[in-house]
Amino acid sequence: MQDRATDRSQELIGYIRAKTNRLLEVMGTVPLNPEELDDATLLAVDPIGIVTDSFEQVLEHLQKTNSELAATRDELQAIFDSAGGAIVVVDEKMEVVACNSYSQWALFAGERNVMGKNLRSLICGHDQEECILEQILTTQRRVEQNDFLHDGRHYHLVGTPLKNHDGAISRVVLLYTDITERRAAAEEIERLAFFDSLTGLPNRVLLKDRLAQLLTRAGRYNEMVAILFIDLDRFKEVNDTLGHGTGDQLLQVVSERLTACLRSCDTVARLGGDEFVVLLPGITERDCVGDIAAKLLQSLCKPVQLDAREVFTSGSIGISLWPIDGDSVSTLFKNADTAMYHAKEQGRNTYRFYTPQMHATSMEQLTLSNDLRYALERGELHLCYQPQVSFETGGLIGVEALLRWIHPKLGMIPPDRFIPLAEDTGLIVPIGTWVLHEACRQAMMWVAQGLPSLRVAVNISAKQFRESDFSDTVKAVLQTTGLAPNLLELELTEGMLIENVTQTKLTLQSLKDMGVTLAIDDFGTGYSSLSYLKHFPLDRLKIDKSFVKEIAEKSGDAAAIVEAVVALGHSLKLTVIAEGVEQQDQVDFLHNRKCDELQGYFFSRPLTPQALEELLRKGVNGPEFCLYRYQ
Ligand SMILES: Nc1nc2c(ncn2[C@@H]2O[C@H](COP(=O)(O)O[C@H]3[C@@H](O)[C@H](n4cnc5c(=O)[nH]c(N)nc54)O[C@@H]3COP(=O)(O)O)[C@@H](O)[C@H]2O)c(=O)[nH]1
Repeated sequence: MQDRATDRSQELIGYIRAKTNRLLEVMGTVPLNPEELDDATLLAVDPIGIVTDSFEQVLEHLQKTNSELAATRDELQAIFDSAGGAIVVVDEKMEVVACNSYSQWALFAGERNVMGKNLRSLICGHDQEECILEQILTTQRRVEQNDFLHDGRHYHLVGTPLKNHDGAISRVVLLYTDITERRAAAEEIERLAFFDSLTGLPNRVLLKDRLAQLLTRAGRYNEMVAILFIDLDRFKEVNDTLGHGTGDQLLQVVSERLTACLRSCDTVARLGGDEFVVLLPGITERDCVGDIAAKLLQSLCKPVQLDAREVFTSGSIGISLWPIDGDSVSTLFKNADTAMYHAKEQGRNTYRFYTPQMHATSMEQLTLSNDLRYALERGELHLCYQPQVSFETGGLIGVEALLRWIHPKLGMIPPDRFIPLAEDTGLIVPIGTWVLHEACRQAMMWVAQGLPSLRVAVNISAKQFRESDFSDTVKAVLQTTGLAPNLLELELTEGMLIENVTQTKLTLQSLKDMGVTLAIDDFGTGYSSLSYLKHFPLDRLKIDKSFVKEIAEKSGDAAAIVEAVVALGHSLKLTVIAEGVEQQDQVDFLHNRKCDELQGYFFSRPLTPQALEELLRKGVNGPEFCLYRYQ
């Protein structure tokens, strides 16, 4: 635009120059004595005409150039106004000579017209802008100021001095860029990167950074730092039974309670799921860490009111101390985590300080889980069978298949020790399929040998049940082994049913359609969401052995619970079996409460297939298992 205007001026200057030369040229040829002028010469020269002509043309050019310049100025102002920031230009007296509309409403909203006004008075009270202006004038250089507030918004300001030929400042151009939104977005990115979105607590990244800083400081002041790993007990059950929304609310309450127990210099972070970490700086005595852990546990134990429901939770805490239990962030985290697992194993709702012995136990678990990978192919897994008897017939009606691992070096390893490892590693799926196949094969063998038909109950783990092809696997096992489906019972737990109810119903129905029977194991230990039970095609309720044990001890509410479970089972047309029966008075109690079936050491411990076969061959339906007294 400016180039075009300059071109036009050049053209005009050239034109005037040409006309003036011509005039001088003509004047040079004109005789000085007017007597000598003849008409022809006068007509040929007409200097007045030339001058008038020239002026007219000059005028025309000036008008054209003027309107072109006005258009250019309007165009430049429009460009100026369309800039995404405020631009203010002042002269050497600091008077505003140009500004765009953005600056009018963003910076000088209270001023009607800022043109010609002194910038110093306009920005009076805006310290950072005043300071920039002074800096430009003193340094005579471009100055930049990042992130300052002007009327509640955040700006980035660049001030550039323009100098004249003498090197003096003739103009100062101030360019303000509003960075309020950009800054909010950056803050949000930072929040997402360093804070947990559910609880607002620092996340793993920030936690590590804070711990690293605390360690540097603690080194200087010769203090200890405590790292507390907190894991909620049975949080999964809350999530599975009451839904993820309730689980989230519980996590928010937990984060508030933990924070409320601590000092402002402490850090509470959420690692994800139900795992929290607390950092305690400035520790001089180990005992006070134990006191804080106890206080945290106490606060977690209090009931939580969520919607119309009271939810109970507790936590397990593992503690490592810097510098005693490690000198790096990763070692301290690892050791606190190990201690937390020990707290869980030792009954939950408790805390444990890390000890090197714990590490040895963890290594043992690791070795065991590595060995378990080969246990199946090396033929180290075996099944034993525990009889189940009926009050009605007084005889043996079924067996529960129970897994055993005979380790080549360690000998017999109980399932309580290796099944959690198999679940953690996912090995439970191939192992579970093997158990299913082996139990059906064995039961079919007894049928083929002409022994009395026995229903075989197989424990199914949650991971196994959730496999998309689980019912196909059961079908294939029944087909391969030839066992009648009604002789296979699958033992499931409450927690498994409540998760993904729609899919669970479909799987259960397809198993039911096959003719397989279904039992709920360990009933009463989970959330016992009774309303769900009636929606599932179940056959049997298994009262957990802990309640049966309490009947004998005559403690707690076990008797009332057992009575209620039997009544509930019957009202839903389910058979009720009690496990863990060890004594005659338990048998009597269960008989009086109309329990249908029994399992426990009172009748028999789990037997090897050979021992059970022997029993069946002897035709034991009598004294050893017989409940003749009740017939
Ligand atoms: N997913 C799978 N889980 C399995 C499998 N095999 C076993 N298990 C589970 O391991 C847990 C421990 O089992 P186990 O050590 O075999 O204990 C069983 C019985 O021996 C024991 N029991 C039976 N009667 C009594 C008794 O009178 N007193 C007493 N103290 N214990 C007794 O109870 C266990 C059977 O429990 P349950 O399954 O709940 O009926 C156990 O949780 C097994 O489920 C497997 O193949 N897969």
